[in-house]
Amino acid sequence: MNSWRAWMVWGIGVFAYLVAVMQRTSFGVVGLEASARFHVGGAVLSSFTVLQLVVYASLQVPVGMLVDRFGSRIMVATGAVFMGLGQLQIAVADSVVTGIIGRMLVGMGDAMTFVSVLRLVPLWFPAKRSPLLTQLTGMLGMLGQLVSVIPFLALLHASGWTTGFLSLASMSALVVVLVLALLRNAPEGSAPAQQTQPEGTRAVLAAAWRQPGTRLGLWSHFTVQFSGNVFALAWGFPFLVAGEGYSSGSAAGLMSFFVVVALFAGPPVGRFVSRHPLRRSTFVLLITALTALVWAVVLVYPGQAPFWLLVVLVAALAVGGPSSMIGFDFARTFNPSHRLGTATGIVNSGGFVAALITMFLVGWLLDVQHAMGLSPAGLYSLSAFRVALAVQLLVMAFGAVMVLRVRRKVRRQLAANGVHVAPLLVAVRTAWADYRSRRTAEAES
Ligand SMILES: NCCCC[C@H](N)C(=O)NCC(=O)O
Repeated sequence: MNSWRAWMVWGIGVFAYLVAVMQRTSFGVVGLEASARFHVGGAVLSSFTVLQLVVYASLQVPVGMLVDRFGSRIMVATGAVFMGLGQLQIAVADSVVTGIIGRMLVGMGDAMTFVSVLRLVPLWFPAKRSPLLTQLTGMLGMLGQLVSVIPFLALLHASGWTTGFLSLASMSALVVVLVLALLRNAPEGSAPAQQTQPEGTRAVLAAAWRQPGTRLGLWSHFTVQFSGNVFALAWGFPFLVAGEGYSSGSAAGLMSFFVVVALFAGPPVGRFVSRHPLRRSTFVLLITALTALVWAVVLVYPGQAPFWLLVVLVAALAVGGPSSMIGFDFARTFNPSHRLGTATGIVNSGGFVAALITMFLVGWLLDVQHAMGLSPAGLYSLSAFRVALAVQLLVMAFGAVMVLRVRRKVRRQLAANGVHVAPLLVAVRTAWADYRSRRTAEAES
């Protein structure tokens, strides 16, 4: 394997994903300008994002199947074409319908990118590097969010709506050129996985789904990622400002802290996964329990939660992003390469479906309380948010039960292959005894 080529291919893939994240988050940072351009309020504007996410989530499985069939190169390039067209459409759109069509095109192209880029990792690098490179892919891609917050917003303020969105479209055009010129699905000489598919497309989907390791990835992604998405994409800002009574500057500071923690948590999580592959689901459950605990404390805290507690909450939510990448590690280690795209698509739908369901439930619970006169202090009062956001604990509990159920099947399958996973306490005690005897031997020598 030619290593500089592997790094170049991965680098282009990561750049394509970074640009996709930039396109995905670009609309969220221009809320005020969008409101004035389309003459709408917050509720209609949020439908732009919700529809974009619905398109993204619903395309994950078909995209995964297409990646297995046609390879990453064509899928990443096609995704960039869709995103470029979507941003061109937004650049000239001046009605809600044309704007929403633009965002849906962006969601469609975005859906094609991450799964295709992740598939490059095991095809270009040795297996031992995969967990860390998977984390780095997610982490570097997130920088796209900073590009949309800082240079894009500055350009839009300086040169106007159309120029701002045209410049975003041109970034996707650059991705198309780079991908077509330099990105290859697999190293020369290695059999391209998509041509060696022994099963038909539907059989690949059925086989990926039947594999309990894929479903463990799906439920891990479902359980650990959604709360951060709900917070960052929908309800975090209104909760902090209208519910908790903090200024929008403080809320924006907490949102930036979210991105920073998510960026830095990736490598340690990747190292943990490489060293303790048999403890991946336990890690997911621990992070979920921690997030649920912090949410519970915030929601029952009498009066306004102190700022430090919200900092702890945001840190716990942000760690959920890198932790959810463990789901893709399950897909990779339990599936052969010719169905990796399909398995990754199944896993990636988990967190986004959970996020969409929860976003809806939170909004619905706020509305119901208001309609029943249970939140006299207003639709977005702290007491109404407490009840509405508590629904997340139910979604987390449901996901954790599913992780535990599927994990039992995975462990039975591992045991049939001679790999026995000891209960956590036994493993910790054995590791501790090993460590002590090594220290004693070192001291005596
Ligand atoms: N460093 C956090 C990255 C989180 C990535 C996230 N788990 C995910 O599923 N991403 C899919 C995507 O398309 O961004």
